[in-house]
Amino acid sequence: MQALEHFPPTRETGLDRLAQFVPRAGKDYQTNRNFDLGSGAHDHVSQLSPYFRTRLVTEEEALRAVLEEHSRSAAGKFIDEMFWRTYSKGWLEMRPTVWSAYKGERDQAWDDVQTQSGLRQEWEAACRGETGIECFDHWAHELVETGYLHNHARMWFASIWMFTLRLPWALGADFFLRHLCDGDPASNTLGWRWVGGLHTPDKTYLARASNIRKYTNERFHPKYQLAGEAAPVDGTPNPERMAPPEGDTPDRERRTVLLLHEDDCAPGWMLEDGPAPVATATLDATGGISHLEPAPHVKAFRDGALADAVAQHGDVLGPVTYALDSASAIAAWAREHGAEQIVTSYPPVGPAADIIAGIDEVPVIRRLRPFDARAWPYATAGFFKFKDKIPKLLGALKGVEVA
Ligand SMILES: Cc1cc2nc3c(=O)[nH]c(=O)nc-3n(C[C@H](O)[C@H](O)[C@H](O)COP(=O)(O)OP(=O)(O)OC[C@H]3O[C@@H](n4cnc5c(N)ncnc54)[C@H](O)[C@@H]3O)c2cc1C
Repeated sequence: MQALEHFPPTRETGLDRLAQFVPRAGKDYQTNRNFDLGSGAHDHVSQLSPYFRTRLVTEEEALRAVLEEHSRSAAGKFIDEMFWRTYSKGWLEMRPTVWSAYKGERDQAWDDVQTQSGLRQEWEAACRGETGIECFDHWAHELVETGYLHNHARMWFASIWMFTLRLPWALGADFFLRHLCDGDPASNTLGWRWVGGLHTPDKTYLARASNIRKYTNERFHPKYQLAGEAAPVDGTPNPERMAPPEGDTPDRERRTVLLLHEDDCAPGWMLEDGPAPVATATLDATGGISHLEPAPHVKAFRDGALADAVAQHGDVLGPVTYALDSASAIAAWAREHGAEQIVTSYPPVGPAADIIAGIDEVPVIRRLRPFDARAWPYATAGFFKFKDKIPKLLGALKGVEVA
């Protein structure tokens, strides 16, 4: 599996990659990050997203490492990009119906694919990289083979999918989630909605041949092949925002089991100050990614990340049960161990949270990381409002409050 050769799902690989990237996180990143030089040459960006997605490496660790070597202003661009991830998670957390609406829109579009043969052929051609638009076809192959796409390629791809090929946006988001090693309900849903003019109402992103030519170093130039305009796509408007989650506190006196899931494969913080588990299980939430099978490397990356989390902390986890994939299986396992509470890291909106929400026989304690608890409530509107809070969030991170 080519993707896993490039993204071995271990914390050690993630930390090594971070250490190698840190010297490039300042001016080099700021100047060159928008260039997509092709698979095997994405050296101007970190390619750390699969590790942040599973928290094999945490955002805090990356920000600390970068700030040890660069000033806040020198690394400003990289820090902002890191906080796009945090912003997206907080934004969706306060508007969870955007995820359920996405699933509904995807299912509707899938019904259409099955009943309209023209649409089916166009969707298949796009997924197979057989549209005749060379750059788009290249990115479809790169995604399927490597489990990764550069950010600029994701923007161009999504724009061509929606505005040139005129395919339903939710099927494009689904194609990404099934193949990206970093496939993330928040970043992906917001990314597609942003390009399509749903996140920032009426503001769409139009891929232009000249921009693609410049930022692919002239590898591609789809002149006269792309749509010249981009009217916002149909989709659920942004809903009213709910209160941000607060997280629960475990009762140290209660018999506890620990549930690990794909959104947090660094459980050390819960083990340090929480009750010792009598047993641990891992959750396999990959069945909730799509109505179609996800790519084998996506499942292998998530399984590997969870196995690595177990390997890091194996001496304090008790007996480990792997790959429970439903609320009823988790409840039965917890009862088997006489558990009075299931402690887990707060699962952000997505497939793991969908399964955990169904557990009703044993109390579930969702522990919210202080980093998320501090940052998420600021995702009240657009990123630029959130961005004003970054100095304060960085201050808290370093133990220094900055006004
Ligand atoms: C249509 C679309 C779909 C996307 N789907 C996903 C997804 O499923 N999962 C995902 O992690 N990111 C997604 N992104 C955001 C972004 O493209 C990737 O995070 C980034 O390309 C990952 O590569 P990197 O680690 O080399 O990034 P770097 O440039 O090195 O950035 C460092 C980190 O900052 C975060 N980051 C950077 N840009 C963004 C962004 N625009 N939004 C959110 N976080 C960001 C990521 O965690 C990334 O690892 C999507 C963007 C678009 C436009």
